[in-house]
Amino acid sequence: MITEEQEYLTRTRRALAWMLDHARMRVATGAQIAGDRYTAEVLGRMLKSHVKELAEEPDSPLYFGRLWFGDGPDAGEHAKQSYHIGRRRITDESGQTLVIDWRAPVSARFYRASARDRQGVTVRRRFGWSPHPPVRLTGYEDEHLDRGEEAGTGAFLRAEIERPRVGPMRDIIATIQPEQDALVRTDLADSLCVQGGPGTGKTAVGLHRAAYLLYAHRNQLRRTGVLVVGPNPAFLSHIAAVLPTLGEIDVRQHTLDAVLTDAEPSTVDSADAARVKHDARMAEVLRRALYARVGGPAEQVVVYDGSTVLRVSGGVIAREVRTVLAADLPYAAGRERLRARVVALLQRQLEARGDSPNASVLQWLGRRPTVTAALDAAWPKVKPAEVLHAVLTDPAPAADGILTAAEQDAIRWAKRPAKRAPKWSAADLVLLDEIAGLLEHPDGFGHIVVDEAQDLSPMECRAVARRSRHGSLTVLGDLAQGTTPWAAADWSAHLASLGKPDAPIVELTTGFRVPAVVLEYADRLRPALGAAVPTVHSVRSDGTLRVHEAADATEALIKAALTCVRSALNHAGSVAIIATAPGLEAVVAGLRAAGIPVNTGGGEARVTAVPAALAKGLEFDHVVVVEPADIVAAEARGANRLYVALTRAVSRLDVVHARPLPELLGDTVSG
Ligand SMILES: Nc1ncnc2c1ncn2[C@@H]1O[C@H](COP(=O)(O)OP(=O)(O)OP(=O)(O)O)[C@@H](O)[C@H]1O
Repeated sequence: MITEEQEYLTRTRRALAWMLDHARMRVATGAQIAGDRYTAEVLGRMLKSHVKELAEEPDSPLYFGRLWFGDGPDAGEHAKQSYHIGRRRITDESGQTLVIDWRAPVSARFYRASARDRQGVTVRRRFGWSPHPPVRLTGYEDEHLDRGEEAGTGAFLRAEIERPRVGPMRDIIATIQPEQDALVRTDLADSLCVQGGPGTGKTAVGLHRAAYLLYAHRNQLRRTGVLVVGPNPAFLSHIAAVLPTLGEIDVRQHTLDAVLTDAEPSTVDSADAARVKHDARMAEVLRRALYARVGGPAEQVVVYDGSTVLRVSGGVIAREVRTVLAADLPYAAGRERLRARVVALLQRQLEARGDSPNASVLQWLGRRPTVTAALDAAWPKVKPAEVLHAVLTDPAPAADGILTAAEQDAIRWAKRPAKRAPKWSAADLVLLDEIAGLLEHPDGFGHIVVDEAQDLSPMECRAVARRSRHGSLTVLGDLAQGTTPWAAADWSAHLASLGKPDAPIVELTTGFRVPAVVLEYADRLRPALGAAVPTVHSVRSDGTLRVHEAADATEALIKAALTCVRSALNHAGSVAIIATAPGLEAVVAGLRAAGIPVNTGGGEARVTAVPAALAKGLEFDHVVVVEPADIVAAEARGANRLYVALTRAVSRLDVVHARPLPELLGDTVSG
């Protein structure tokens, strides 16, 4: 039987080689076929990326599964057919499909068919490949669903999730679970919120959904775009390769800050100021501050046209302003609507005189200095920075009745900065985006995946909502891992801020990363996490947890951490030391003094030093968490931060401490 599969593999490789040659030839001739330079360029780029995709293929298994269909009614159009399923579609010279894409509709049955609900499938085969190039087919495992056999993803899933982690995150197309597949294939029109504890595959689901949507709605999303928002650059580089290996290179992956502006914050807010600035009520404060500029004393418009005088009085302009305000347009569009209405009034006067002004006359009227002066008085042009500058200089006019006096004090600039170059904090940049959004709707995306969404503030949520007004969202997060002062306490309110109040909330409760023994230990912190979320059940019964007490917080602590790292290096896979930023410095110095290379941001060493504040979303084979009490004490939601740190481990967790452990962790370790 394996001979038959070997032959099929040979045939598939030949087909792929042909596809590659064919694509190369099209690159060569593409420029000549296209009629103009622009089209040639676009075509050339498209063809080149296609060639690149194909050329990368030989290094990866060409397919991971195969399905056979019976002839019952459930099989439908697939009766008696058999399909190989892989990362991408492969066709031979005659146009016959040898491998179908994992995202094709029929592939859903590979992930979802079971002995109880066969969906027409008689046999499901999973292929094993050698893990290192040159890629070889090593075997396969069959489930005869028609005979009631069901191994689930069994051995293959286990091998995949227990594999030592090296390098960045990988795709999971061979082992997507049925409940994950249902989320991945949710329709483009539907927004979705996924609540899942550590390692339940939220990020994986979000990225695979993006890839699926691009497959199912290629043309629409090529126009409108797909965006993935992650918490920090380290996380983004961890996930960066997943979509490209699935053939999707056109997805933007950014932190929210980078989506909003190219500018970097140049000052830091006090905790109180940041809390107020991130509060949803700021939206109303800013709206008021902006619209307070509208409806100033109106100047009359006077246009001399030959012997006649056209006139619109200040009173009439004030009335027009009220009409435009009622239309609830973006601010900049409102100004132009007002201009158009004033021009219409002037036009009527010309028509009453017997003229019938054409479009260029109307345009000329609209550009008269007297019209612009009236607009400047009644609906002035304004920049976001001017509005925020005014609010932070004196919040009262816009904030009275919305923010308390203490809250206004918190955001008021202690010293009025120069008007030209004020220093903006991270929260200010979000507020500037809010004002810019009032002036003009920003470009949106067809779909946005927001990871670690529990950490977004209401004002940040609004920035996402503005960009998905006509699109949908995949919101991923875990209320228990919320670490910002404004972290979401429940998803309903959060989804409302994100502009998708009706998005269903789906819970994932199967853990694929963290071994049960580690998860149970981290779960001891639950009473301190302030989140009512379901418990995660790990599919992993392997893994180890060790707690080491050091005699002092200096030399002995570093020595203990060093011992843990040395023993970690005896195993395959990545190693991380997680501590508070100051705590990390001493440990890194200790490791380097002992001759162990350590990455501190980028680098090829096997050991990475990760400040607790940047550990979110990452995973490492072996994790050493140093001084949990310091991590808890460092910030208001320190217990949540520690929960995140403890749940980064794929195989082994060492906890090293000199100070007493947080009480909830206790001092006994089982397993
Ligand atoms: N079906 C699956 N098959 C194989 N591996 C999986 C599967 N689902 C998830 N994983 C793996 O489990 C690990 C955790 O997944 P992921 O990072 O998506 O979880 P998460 O819910 O985002 O975690 P966290 O909240 O801790 O950031 C990853 O290594 C991922 O590849």
